[in-house]
Amino acid sequence: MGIDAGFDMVPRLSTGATDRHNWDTFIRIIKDMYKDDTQVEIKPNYIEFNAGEHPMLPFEGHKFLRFSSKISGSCANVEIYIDTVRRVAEVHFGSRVKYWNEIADPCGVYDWKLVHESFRSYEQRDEPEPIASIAQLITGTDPIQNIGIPLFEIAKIPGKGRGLIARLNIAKGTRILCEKPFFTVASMSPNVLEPIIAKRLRAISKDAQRQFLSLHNNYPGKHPFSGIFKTNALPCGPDSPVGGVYPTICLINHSCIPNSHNNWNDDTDHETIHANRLIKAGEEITIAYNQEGDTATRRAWLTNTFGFDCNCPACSRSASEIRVSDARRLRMKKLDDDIGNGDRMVRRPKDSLKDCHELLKLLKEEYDGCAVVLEARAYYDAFQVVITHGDQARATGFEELEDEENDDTKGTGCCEL
Ligand SMILES: C[S@@+](CC[C@H](N)C(=O)[O-])C[C@H]1O[C@@H](n2cnc3c(N)ncnc32)[C@H](O)[C@@H]1O
Repeated sequence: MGIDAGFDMVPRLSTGATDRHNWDTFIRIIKDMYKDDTQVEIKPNYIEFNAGEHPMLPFEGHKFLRFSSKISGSCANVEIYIDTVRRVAEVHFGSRVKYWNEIADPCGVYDWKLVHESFRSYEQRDEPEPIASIAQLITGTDPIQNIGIPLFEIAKIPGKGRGLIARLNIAKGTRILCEKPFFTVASMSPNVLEPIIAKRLRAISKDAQRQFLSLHNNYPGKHPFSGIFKTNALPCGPDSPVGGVYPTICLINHSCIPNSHNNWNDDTDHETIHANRLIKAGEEITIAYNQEGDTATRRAWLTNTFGFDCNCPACSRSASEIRVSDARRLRMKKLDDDIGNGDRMVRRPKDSLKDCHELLKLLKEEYDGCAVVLEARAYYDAFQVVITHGDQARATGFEELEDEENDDTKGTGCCEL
């Protein structure tokens, strides 16, 4: 037991230039103040105070949430550090520094789980992110999202009909769209589906009916509604037999190396689209209707399932580039199968981990750094391998990497743009 005390940074600092500059200055002053104090240790990515519960200050300010420790009993020697660091922090960050003491307040502003997550993130430096705008560089967030300017326009795309074009640079992880389907229905033969869709259409507004009927149809004929459904429906979750049709999301064309990711949110019954990487203004926004297999397999699947011949950048590569890509995808499939072998994971965990490592490297090469969902899966596999062998520390690291990738593709659950 004992009394906790310390301070929280509220709101937390951004990755923008101003906050970074203030934090760097603050850290420089702290280092200078304690340069002769043997209890204050400079680690590669943070400063550790070897007193009380060893509070820390990371070199990356946006990771910092709390500086605190128990201050009673054997921990009493830490109180002077907390007090001094807090005063210096107040000079730089003013009222963002919220002092708390367990005697007066129950505890700080942040939940301990979040605080412990932030501590773990100190260990490794973040990869620098490509910046979408000057404003993002300064403020650390992409302000375009907050002012409601449409991120895309609908335009004609050569060889593909209509599509979505980015009007501005869109930062990785940005939620581009969040849409409710006109309706959802299980896929079935056209003659059974046709009257079911007709009934669903009668239940929606005239405007929505018009939008549905304006969608592309690769299967014109006696079952027009089913044709539109088959051309446009996206499954409501991976492997779901139920599909949804959307006013705008259904205008997004396919790419075998997509720059965005679509995700069905079961809690809100919405489909979301997030940027996988920085999308430059003028670039087409794409998702993958399916990403699996070598070039021929993917193209055959797209023709059979959606009725079109894919002309995305991956399928339009030269024959020699396609050979390299196909060999890589084949190797990735083999690695994925081997990693999924539970017996091997138990008996030869080092081999399984080596496979995860190679898979992550190949994913980065093949998808040009935008395979976030597949990378999240590989991190999850690595997590499984190490947790099976009781390596909690490494498991936590892989879990965090998986969470980061998932946050970039699924967002945090809210359906507002
Ligand atoms: C869901 S719709 C996308 C919006 C469509 N372009 C439109 O004009 O309404 C799917 C259709 O778009 C076209 N399309 C999508 N991705 C394509 C690609 N990579 N290559 C060629 N055509 C594509 C095909 O005609 C496909 O059947």
